[in-house]
Amino acid sequence: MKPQASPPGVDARRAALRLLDAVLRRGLPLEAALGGAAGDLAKPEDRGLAHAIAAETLRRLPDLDALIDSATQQRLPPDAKARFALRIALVQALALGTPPHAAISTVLPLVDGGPRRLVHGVFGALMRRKVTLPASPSLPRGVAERWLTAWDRDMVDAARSALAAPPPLDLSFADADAAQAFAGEHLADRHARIFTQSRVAELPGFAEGQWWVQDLAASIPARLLGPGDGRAVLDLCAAPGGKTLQLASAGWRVTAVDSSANRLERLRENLQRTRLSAEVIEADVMQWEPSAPVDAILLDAPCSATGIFRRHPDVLYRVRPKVIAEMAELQRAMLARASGWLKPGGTLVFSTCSLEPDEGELHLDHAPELTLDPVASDELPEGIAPHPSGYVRTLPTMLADKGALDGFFIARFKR
Ligand SMILES: C[S@@+](CC[C@H](N)C(=O)[O-])C[C@H]1O[C@@H](n2cnc3c(N)ncnc32)[C@H](O)[C@@H]1O
Repeated sequence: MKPQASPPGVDARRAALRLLDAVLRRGLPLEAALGGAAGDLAKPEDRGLAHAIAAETLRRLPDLDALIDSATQQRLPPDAKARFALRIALVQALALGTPPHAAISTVLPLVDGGPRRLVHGVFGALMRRKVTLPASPSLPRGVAERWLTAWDRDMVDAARSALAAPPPLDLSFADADAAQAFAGEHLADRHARIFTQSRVAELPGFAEGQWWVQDLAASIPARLLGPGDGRAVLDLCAAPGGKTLQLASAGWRVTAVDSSANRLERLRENLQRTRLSAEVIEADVMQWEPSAPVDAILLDAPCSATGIFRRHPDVLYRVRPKVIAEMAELQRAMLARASGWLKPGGTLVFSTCSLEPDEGELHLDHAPELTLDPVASDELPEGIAPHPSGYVRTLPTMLADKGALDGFFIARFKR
């Protein structure tokens, strides 16, 4: 007998449920789970919908769960299928503009043979109560407490606001004139910020390789090395290559090293599309070493990635203190190893896309061979000031009225 096809729209919701399960129960990054959870969907728009539902659920999870708990007599366990189904139905009705009847009718088949009546009843009760989600999503309690300790209430509020709206798209350009000619807000040299839901590959200039997507904060580390004038730079942990492209277009002879073959494949595609060049080496920087000391190094170390929570809300749930401690240890080891590769007088820029001081500020006490080379205000995009000590810390409070920034720690050192 032929298997029965699901009613329209159900497969995308089923994939969204698998995605959430992969993130929340198995601790996988949302992007990494996409292939396994949504790879069998034939239409790209269904894959896009599954991803959008899962990502928005993660942005709104504490508030969705609070609503669910307010309408159930017995608290549903966090991993109950009914809770997952309700989160998916509610996020569509309350945040994604799906009409309630469509939101619930496409989700009920996910709990066929199970708690269908419960899901239907709770969803109906909440709709009759005309519930809404708060304008600023709540952060998971552990994250809010951690960031309140590390930063302050303003930062936590800004992080919540940053979750409420889709983040802007920042483009970095190889050519300053092409950037100026691009319609958008120009917050730095060779930069344009746009607000769009269009697919990146469909935007003007993409096919021609004029630009690549890179948050404005992520573009700061390479800016701090200035023009290359044909000098050599090691770009360590380089893939998928945002900083490699910046350095190559600023006149550096780049050697890009990364241990991930898949990510290096994307780096090579990016080089090809932008017609920029770099030597590409697949290697573990804890094993590899350059044949001679170098003038400049950019070390964009692997990290918890909590600084990019608005684009990757899964980090709010996957990243625990143990992960932060492990990443900080790896960063410390990488920084110590790479600093030994610098010529005396050479420059090393270290960065992480993390909002955890353990992966940023605390490293300043553990770089004995290096001296901080203070960053001046005029080296940074307008509206971003260096810390008085000379390093750069970006927070979601910065440029909040213009679409805000990802969270980065950036320090420039001299040997
Ligand atoms: C923050 S991402 C780099 C982003 C990149 N610099 C850019 O601008 O597009 C960190 C990178 O570190 C790489 N990585 C992690 N551990 C590594 C190791 N031991 N050796 C080399 N690369 C490593 C990962 O594959 C990942 O691509």
